[in-house]
Amino acid sequence: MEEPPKDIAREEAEDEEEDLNFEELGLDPRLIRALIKKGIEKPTPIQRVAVPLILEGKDVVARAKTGSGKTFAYLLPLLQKLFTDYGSKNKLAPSAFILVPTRELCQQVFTEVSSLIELCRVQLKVVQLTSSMPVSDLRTALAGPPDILVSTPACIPKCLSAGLLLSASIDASLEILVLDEADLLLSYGYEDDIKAFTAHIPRRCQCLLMSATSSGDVEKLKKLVLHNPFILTLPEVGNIKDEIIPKNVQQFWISCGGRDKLLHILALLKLELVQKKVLIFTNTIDMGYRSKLFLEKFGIKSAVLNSELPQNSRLHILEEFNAGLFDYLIATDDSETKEKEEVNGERNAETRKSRKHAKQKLDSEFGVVRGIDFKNVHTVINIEMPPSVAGYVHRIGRTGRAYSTGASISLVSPDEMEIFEEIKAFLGDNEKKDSDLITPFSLLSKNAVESLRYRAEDVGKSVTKVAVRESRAQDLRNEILNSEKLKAHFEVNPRDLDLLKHDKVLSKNPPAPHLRDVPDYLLDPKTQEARKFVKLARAAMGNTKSARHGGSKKKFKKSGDPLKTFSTEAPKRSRNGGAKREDKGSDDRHKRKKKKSI
Ligand SMILES: Nc1ncnc2c1ncn2[C@@H]1O[C@H](COP(=O)(O)OP(=O)(O)OP(=O)(O)O)[C@@H](O)[C@H]1O
Repeated sequence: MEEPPKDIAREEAEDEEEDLNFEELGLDPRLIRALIKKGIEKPTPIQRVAVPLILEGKDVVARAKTGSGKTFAYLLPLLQKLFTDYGSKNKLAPSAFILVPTRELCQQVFTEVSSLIELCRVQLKVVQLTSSMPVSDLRTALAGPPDILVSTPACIPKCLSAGLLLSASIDASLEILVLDEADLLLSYGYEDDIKAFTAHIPRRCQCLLMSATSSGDVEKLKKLVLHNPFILTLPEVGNIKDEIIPKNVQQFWISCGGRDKLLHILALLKLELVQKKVLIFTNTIDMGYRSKLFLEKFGIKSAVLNSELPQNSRLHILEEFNAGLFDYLIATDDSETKEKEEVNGERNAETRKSRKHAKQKLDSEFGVVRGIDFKNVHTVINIEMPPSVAGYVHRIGRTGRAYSTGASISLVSPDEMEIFEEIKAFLGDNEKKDSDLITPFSLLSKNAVESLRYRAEDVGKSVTKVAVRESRAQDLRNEILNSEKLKAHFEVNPRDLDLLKHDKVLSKNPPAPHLRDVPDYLLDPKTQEARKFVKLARAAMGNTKSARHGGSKKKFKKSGDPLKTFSTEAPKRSRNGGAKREDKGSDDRHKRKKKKSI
């Protein structure tokens, strides 16, 4: 049996192969043209090494840092193979399965494949499935059958047991299997689903496993699914630790008391000391709403993203943020809790039960951090520190994607010093103790923070637990209504991104005018300098438009707004449990309110 040369990837990527372009990788001209239309001209290191191997038909395990272009590294050769090798076959099941841990990723990969297929003008059909889809929708999606299936793993056993996918058909048709974000698949509780599926994977099927970090789970999956794979590690995770986070991301931290976190976030945003767009992470949903409510009292609008919101709304919030419709997104990252459950041995049978239970409220297939390709995020802010090093790496990886630059700022309270030290120790170079990769954020002075303290504390008092609870419930109600409309709208206009806003003000009282603007006397000379510096940097990067005034707005048709075109006759074939709860009364209520909400 052929022994795979383990380090081939790194050497090739770093040496003479560095200038290889997509043509030299053997990529089909249609794909190259599609990439050029997307503004992508040269391959990233992982693409340089993975594409030729995958085209040759090798099994590959690819580990490369966040934002390094792993998706195209497998999608491009996969599509090319479907164009040529497997396209013409008379199939009874899809030729390619791409399994991802979350719905958000499902949607992201589906969108990316669909857009490549369209740009290449080839006749390939791709569908996305999630486990909450009713059997009738799954049947419709699988009719044909499609060439490519993008799904969470839980969906496959469901399709098998419902007879929608047959073992014999998979055996005859399946040529490529991709496990994307492999390090997360098991911790999301998919081990049994993947095991159930492996029995049906034909021996000849080419298997690809993509991951940003290495872990026991990745090893487990590797053994379960792959045959003598090529291991591509870029860079070698574990040896070059500072390479785990891209060099183009500057990492900062601010020491502050737990009770001063909102004050600090206010200072950073209100004094314009950070580059937009900004992705803000919290550990709990309540903290997400608390932050939103607090900021909106100062005229800073933001949208919230969390596992409680209906799927259609979540996907739409992501699309809008990516399209530049708003500058601040507050995301609750609770994937850590799931990983902790895994560590505590609560997964598998037990956890599956609790997952089902949890689903009534939170979506266990939600994942806001891993793999989601937030576009043009210049700054990531951790209001609260993630509970683990991996969590930190993945959050920070939402900026500095591919060849872009970014910054991260972590607000660290005394309670969080332990995890912060752990993160620093992991990322730092042990031999040079002073060479910390995470440095203090010098643009925000103590004076600048103190100048806002009085206002912040005053406003902070009004953001009570009750106000947070009410806003959370209100937002959920809004989004359940939005979700149904979005679904109906996107069934008819799948490509249309409309002007439905997710960053509208939740608090009952509008922000007081005197809190909207920061008077000059509150700005000390150092802060004024810092503001100028950030503005100059923004201009140098060509990032001068705020989201609200960005050009992307023009693309959206007013006539396509589902809130304007929606009527009670709209189709109600929702797959979404939350959306189904909508009653006519609430719809009418919404109609009365709809003018306000746009
Ligand atoms: N060759 C390239 N040149 C420029 N941009 C690229 C290239 N390849 C991919 N990108 C862009 O880089 C971004 C990140 O890519 P991708 O999402 O595949 O990263 P990833 O490695 O999967 O990250 P993560 O581990 O966080 O999922 C995307 O916006 C993608 O369009």
